[in-house]
Amino acid sequence: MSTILKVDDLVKNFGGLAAVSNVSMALNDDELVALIGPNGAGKTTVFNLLTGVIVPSSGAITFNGPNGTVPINGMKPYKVANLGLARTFQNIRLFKNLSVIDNVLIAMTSHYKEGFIQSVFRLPKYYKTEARIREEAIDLLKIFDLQDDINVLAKNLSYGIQRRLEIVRGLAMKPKILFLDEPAAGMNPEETADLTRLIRKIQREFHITVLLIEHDMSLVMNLAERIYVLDHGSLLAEGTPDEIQQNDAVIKAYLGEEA
Ligand SMILES: Nc1ncnc2c1ncn2[C@@H]1O[C@H](COP(=O)(O)OP(=O)(O)OP(=O)(O)O)[C@@H](O)[C@H]1O
Repeated sequence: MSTILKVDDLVKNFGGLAAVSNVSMALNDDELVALIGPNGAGKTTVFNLLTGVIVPSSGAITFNGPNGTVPINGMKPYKVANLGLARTFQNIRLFKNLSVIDNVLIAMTSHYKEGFIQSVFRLPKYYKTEARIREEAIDLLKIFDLQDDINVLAKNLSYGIQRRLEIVRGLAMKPKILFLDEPAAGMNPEETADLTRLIRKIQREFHITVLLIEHDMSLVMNLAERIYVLDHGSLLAEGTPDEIQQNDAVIKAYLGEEA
């Protein structure tokens, strides 16, 4: 098993607030890992740091990709995405006035760089590529049972379906690592169970590494191979779901939140 993403001593301060303090973690190839912690623990800040949305105060983030080792610190989000790190957001960010298929096609076309001449003059190769991309998009939508909704505007989908479409869009970028920020937020238990099955399926079928933030513990414990626990910006624990459920410090952090 080799490490695809390595995080060393990551720090992010917002003024006087240490949102993330000396966090070190590693993600391996094809691994499904969860990042959990009470509200305000720093989970989304870690995601934002790993995907270039914000710049760390200090520390190192290293991606081991097909072209060698690349430091991600301070890299622009689109460059991080081009390396193969895709993400979804806690608040859904679809193109609401575009159809389901167009939302996926936009994410996909970032990968197919047809020649300028081919696309401007609409040469045969352009049409062939366009047809192939569309077919791939539909195949992806079928996995998520969205094939009957391809012409529906994103804004007209139910909340749970919009969340699914966000994941499809992430996958359409053919990522090496997919970051899912609270994929089950706002879903009912049935939708959550469905989503759990889907995430497991895509991770196996596409051989990608998944890091997910989630408050739904049934999803986390059913799905994750390994869990990192954050509390007040620091790593509190790391281990298998069994180890985490029995960890006294973790239990205390969660009970403390409820008290
Ligand atoms: N841009 C910002 N400016 C100032 N403070 C911020 C900023 N972003 C996050 N914070 C603070 O950093 C801390 C960690 O926030 P973060 O959103 O990462 O937590 P979280 O674990 O994702 O929480 P939740 O589970 O509620 O989404 C919080 O105290 C938050 O208020």
